[in-house]
Amino acid sequence: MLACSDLRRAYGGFVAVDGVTLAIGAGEVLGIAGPNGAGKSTLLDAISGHAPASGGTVTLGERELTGLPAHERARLGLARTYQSPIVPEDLTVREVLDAARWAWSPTLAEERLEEARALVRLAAPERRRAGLLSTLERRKLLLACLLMREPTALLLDEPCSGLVGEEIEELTEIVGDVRRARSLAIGVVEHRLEFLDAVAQRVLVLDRGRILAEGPAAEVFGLPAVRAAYFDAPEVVA
Ligand SMILES: Nc1ncnc2c1ncn2[C@@H]1O[C@H](COP(=O)(O)OP(=O)(O)OP(=O)(O)O)[C@@H](O)[C@H]1O
Repeated sequence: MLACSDLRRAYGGFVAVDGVTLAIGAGEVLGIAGPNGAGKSTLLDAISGHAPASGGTVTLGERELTGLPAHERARLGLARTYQSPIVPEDLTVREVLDAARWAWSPTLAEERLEEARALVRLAAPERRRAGLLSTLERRKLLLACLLMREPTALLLDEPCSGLVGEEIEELTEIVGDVRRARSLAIGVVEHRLEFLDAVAQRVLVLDRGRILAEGPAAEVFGLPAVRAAYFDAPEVVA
C-alpha cells in the first residue's frame, strides 16, 4: 500500500536518510526504531512530503507521490502525526473536530467524524478547551481529525512521547483497533521498543540513515548489531 524505494534525504553534504526501501501492506503496522539521530523523523518527512526527498520514490497504492507537496499526498490518502501533539489551544474539542471536518470537505458526513472519534476513544467533553487536554487526549483528538478523512496510510511519529504506563497500553489498543477497523498501512516511529513489539507485525531499525535490520520485533531487537547501535558497544558487533 505505502512504499518507498531508495529514498534519500540530504542536508547539504550530510545524508540523513540514505537509500531506504520499505513497503507497508494494508492492515499492517511497521515499527521504525533506531537510536537518536538515525533519520527516523527525516524518513517520515520524506515519505509524507514535509521535507522533499533528495532521491528515490514514494508510492501509495498505484499512485506515485514523489515530488508532490505534503497537502497533495494528504489528499491522496496519506496521513501523519508529529512527535509534539500541537492543538489549537483556545478552540474547544468540538471546534477542533469541526475545523478539521470543514478543512477537509464541507460535505464530510457527521457520521465519519463520530466514527473517528469513537475509534480513538476520544472521551474528552466537547466544550473542553483543547489546550486543557492531557497529552494522550491531544493525540486522540489529532488522530480523530485525521481518521475522519479515511486515509489509506498513516504515519505516527513517536506517539508514546509524553505518555506513561496505562496511557501507552491504551494507545497500543487504539492502534490495533485502527489497523483492524480500517485496514490501514501504518508506520510507527517509536523509541519504546515494547510498544513496537506490541503493535507492529514487523519492525525495521534505522542507523545513520540506513536500514540496519528488519523483521519480527522479537528477533530484530535482540540482534547484536542492533544492540550495538543502541548502546554504542562496538565490541558486541565484533
Ligand atoms: N534541518 C536539518 N538540518 C540539518 N541536519 C538535520 C536537520 N534535521 C535533521 N538533521 C540531522 O539529520 C539526522 C537525522 O535526524 P532525525 O531527526 O531524522 O533523527 P531521528 O532518528 O528522528 O532522531 P530522534 O530519535 O532523536 O528524534 C540527525 O543527525 C539530525 O541532526
